Order: sequence, then structure tokens, then C-alpha cells
Amino acid sequence: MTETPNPHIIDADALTGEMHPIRRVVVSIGSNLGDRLDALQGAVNALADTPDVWLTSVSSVYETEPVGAPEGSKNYLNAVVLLDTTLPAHRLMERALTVEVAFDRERTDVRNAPRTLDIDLIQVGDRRANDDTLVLPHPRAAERGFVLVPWHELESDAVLLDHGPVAELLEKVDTTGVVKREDIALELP
Ligand SMILES: Nc1ncnc2c1ncn2[C@@H]1O[C@H](COP(=O)(O)OP(=O)(O)OP(=O)(O)O)[C@@H](O)[C@H]1O
Ligand SMILES: Nc1nc2c(c(=O)[nH]1)N=C(CO)CN2
Repeated sequence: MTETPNPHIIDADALTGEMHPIRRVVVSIGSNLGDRLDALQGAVNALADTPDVWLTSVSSVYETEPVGAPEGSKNYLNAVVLLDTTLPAHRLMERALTVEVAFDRERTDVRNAPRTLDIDLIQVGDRRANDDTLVLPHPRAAERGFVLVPWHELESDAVLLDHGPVAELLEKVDTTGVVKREDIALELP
């Protein structure tokens, strides 16, 4: 027997007025060039100002040793932001790239070159992607202490899609180069 849709049940798509579900997004932000804290706060503010994006939490700020970066690279400041959004994942990625450019992010041919601002989408709900502009979940998140430590601070039961609980991933990752900065913090607008 086919069920008649119940007109009193409104799904998330209908509530947002768009055909997109609300997704929980984990965002990693980092900077190792210029005024690092200013850039991270700028990223938080810009994400919070984005239509159809609702920031829910911001981690502590961590001083982190550069991973896979050219010789002589300076330490990063890193943090993780959690947000809810109805934006399609690719639209959120475009927005992140626009914000990076607004903070004078320059792209060079040098892999992991120092940067004023880096915004990585770690996970967008249970969305998977693998194209030229977006790979989800982020392909290197599972081995990055500078992502896992601040994420775990916000959500101790977090699970990285296709990889498992963040708490378990942390047992396999060297986190000695990831140090919480007690003297500075980001504001949730
Ligand atoms: N999940 C993702 N988060 C951020 N950028 C992504 C993602 N998937 C694909 N990209 C693409 O990667 C490019 C970003 O490259 P970028 O030079 O910032 O990489 P990176 O931050 O130096 O290195 P890594 O990807 O290892 O963090 C962008 O053009 C973006 O479209
Ligand atoms: N500590 C640290 N190292 C990195 C970072 C980063 O944000 N923090 N980002 C990179 C490329 O995205 C490469 N290496």
C-alpha cells in the first residue's frame, strides 16, 4: 500500500525554502604569514556574515608546527569552526576561496607555501565529493593534528566520514607540534 504524504510534516528542505538540507560543516582555518590572529578572526567573521551560514562554535587557537611545508616556514595559528548551512558544498567552497583572496592569499607553484589565510572544508555533513574543485571529506584531514586536536576540543565524539572517530585518529597522530595558545582567542560573532 502506498502511503499518503502527511501535509503536517515539513522537512528541512521546505523550511529553508531551498532544495538543500541543513548540513553540519567542519572548517579548518590556518595562517602562517602576516597578522595571523587577525586573519583567523577575519575568516570567522566572513563565514558568519555569509547568507545561509550559521556559525555554532569556534575552537581555541593553536600554535602549530608547519606540516609538509618548505624549509624555514613559520609556525601556523590554526583553529576549527563548526557551522550549519543550507548552501551546496561547492558554493561554500567558492565562498571560502573568495574570503582567502580578500585576505591577500596568494597562490604560487610552491606546495604548502606560507599563506595569510587557508580555509579548508574538512567535512560537509555526509557529503562526498571528488572533483577538480572539491574533495570531501578533506583527503589529508585524518593525519593532521592541527585539524583533529581543535575539532576534538569542540566535539569529543566527532567522527570523520570514511575514517572513524576523531579520538581514535588522534591516537595515531603526532600532536607534539600542536600547542594551545591560552593567551589569545577568537570571538564567535
Ligand atoms: N575540502 C577542500 N577544502 C579546501 N580546498 C579544497 C578542498 N577540496 C578541494 N579543494 C581545492 O583545493 C584548492 C586549495 O588548494 P590550496 O592551495 O589551498 O591547498 P592547500 O591548502 O595548500 O593544501 P591542502 O589541500 O593539503 O590543505 C582549491 O582550489 C580548492 O578548490
Ligand atoms: N601546521 C600547519 N601546517 C600546514 C597547514 C596548516 O594549516 N597548519 N596547512 C597546510 C596546507 O593547507 C600545510 N601545512
